[in-house]
Amino acid sequence: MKQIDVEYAIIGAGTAGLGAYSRISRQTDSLVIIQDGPYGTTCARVGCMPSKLLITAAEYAHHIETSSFFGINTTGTVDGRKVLERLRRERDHRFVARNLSYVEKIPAHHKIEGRATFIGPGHLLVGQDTEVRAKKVILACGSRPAIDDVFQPIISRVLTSDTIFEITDLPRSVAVIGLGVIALELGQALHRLGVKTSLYGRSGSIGSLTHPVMKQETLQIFSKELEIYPSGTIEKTWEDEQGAWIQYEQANGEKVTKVFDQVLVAAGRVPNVDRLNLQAAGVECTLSGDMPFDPETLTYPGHPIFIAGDATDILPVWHEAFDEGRIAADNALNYPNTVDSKRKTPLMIYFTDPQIAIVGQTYRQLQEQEIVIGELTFDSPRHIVWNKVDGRIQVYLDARTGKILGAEMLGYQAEHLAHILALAITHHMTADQVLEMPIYHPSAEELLRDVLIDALKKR
Ligand SMILES: Cc1cc2nc3c(=O)[nH]c(=O)nc-3n(C[C@H](O)[C@H](O)[C@H](O)COP(=O)(O)OP(=O)(O)OC[C@H]3O[C@@H](n4cnc5c(N)ncnc54)[C@H](O)[C@@H]3O)c2cc1C
Ligand SMILES: NC(=O)c1ccc[n+]([C@@H]2O[C@H](COP(=O)([O-])OP(=O)(O)OC[C@H]3O[C@@H](n4cnc5c(N)ncnc54)[C@H](O)[C@@H]3O)[C@@H](O)[C@H]2O)c1
Repeated sequence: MKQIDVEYAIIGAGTAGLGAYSRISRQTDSLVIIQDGPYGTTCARVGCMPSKLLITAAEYAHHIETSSFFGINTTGTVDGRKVLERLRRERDHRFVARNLSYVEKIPAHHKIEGRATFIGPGHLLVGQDTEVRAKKVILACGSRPAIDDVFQPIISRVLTSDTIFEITDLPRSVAVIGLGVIALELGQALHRLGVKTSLYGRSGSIGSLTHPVMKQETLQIFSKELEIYPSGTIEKTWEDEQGAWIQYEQANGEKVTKVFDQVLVAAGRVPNVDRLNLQAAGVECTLSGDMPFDPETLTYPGHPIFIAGDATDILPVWHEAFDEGRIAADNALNYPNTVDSKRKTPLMIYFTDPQIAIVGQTYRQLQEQEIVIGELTFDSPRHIVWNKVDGRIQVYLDARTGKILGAEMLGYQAEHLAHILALAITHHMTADQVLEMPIYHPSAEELLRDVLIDALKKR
């Protein structure tokens, strides 16, 4: 058994773990970063980047499909193999390669490969043949797709975000399980690339907007394009020579039974913390089985153990993983003098068409407070020019001060308005202050101006 003694051990070389590594390695040589599975990060290999590469190919296909509206008659066919080849080429040569070149620069004595589990406080077993003793441990072990047992009979036809980007050709048909961000982004992209796609939800809720009108409009708009069963239960699955069968009972009791080439399970992710045997480190479970950490310091109270990235399940998106890696590292470096982290304004964007975006506090978080809601449909002159008028924007102001607290939106390229609002919220700006900036005509930002004016009128 190889024995390694260090001050710091980081479990996971994803975005959060590498962020923590870059911080700690500037202070000390006494650290290791332990990685199970391929380097390259979830984001670059199987997450943000390949999904956006697929979505962009789908956008091109969709432009061809809808170009006759503009008087342009064109036809085209989708070459699934080429779509996927280009996706992997761009992903591997640009995004993964960039990450691997960073990992290559990490000195060999800092890198350990294998799955880490706790065998005692500050004591890790990595694979079968390495033991690491570390005074402080950062859990940056990410998450994995959740796959319900109901899919076991068709498991050979099940895809997740971990495997879908490796297929060599597009399937003829796919069932997408879930109505969250992965299901909507990938489900819509596959549909636009010509795959016969059906989406199955559970609770009737789609996406993560929280205002009832926004939720209803999301379902309405996506249902115009996609076959969506929003609420029900997958009762059983089986496989025969025709493919993977799904029997689904809708909330109204009606059953839908269909057969698909493949089934993409996008029904949430499970933090990998459950595989670390944290009990051996002395961390106690609550009655409900949780092992709570302090979300402000990302520390397990009473233990020199820190957590960052998707492992926390707080807001599992890339920029949060990046920030949390640094926060956990700073607190590990200063332990036991941990500091509350300054967190950024929450921001979440779905790269669908129309996009879904949430910035700052949601309606659900604010509904008990005195707020005014500026609200408009997503049809500024610029959106009319684009022929992209579906959707709605709501901006929430503090009724007393006029400060912008949050916004929910559903609309074409909403990402840009969401970023402007994130800046305004970060700097505690009022609607009046934002309206001091120039807004060009005809730009999508006119919608932001008009929705803020609407909110001010209602104040
Ligand atoms: C399909 C998809 C699309 C996404 N799109 C976006 C997007 O557009 N924008 C956005 O902001 N976010 C997006 N995300 C989320 C984003 O990818 C994640 O938030 C981010 O990558 C998390 O980084 P991380 O470091 O926490 O985890 P990871 O990058 O997953 O790193 C964790 C690493 O730890 C390793 N590990 C786990 N357990 C152990 C162990 N016991 N021992 C050693 N190593 C271990 C894992 O193998 C993994 O390599 C997407 C995610 C998915 C799945
Ligand atoms: N654009 C982005 O930033 C982006 C893109 C992709 C993924 N991500 C990250 O990845 C995480 C995971 O994404 P996700 O889409 O898997 O999770 P999610 O939590 O967004 O959605 C999961 C969905 O699956 C549904 N569901 C759960 N069990 C089900 C079942 N048995 N049958 C039918 N539906 C079921 C849920 O109701 C929910 O709609 C997200 O939280 C997000 O942070 C981010």
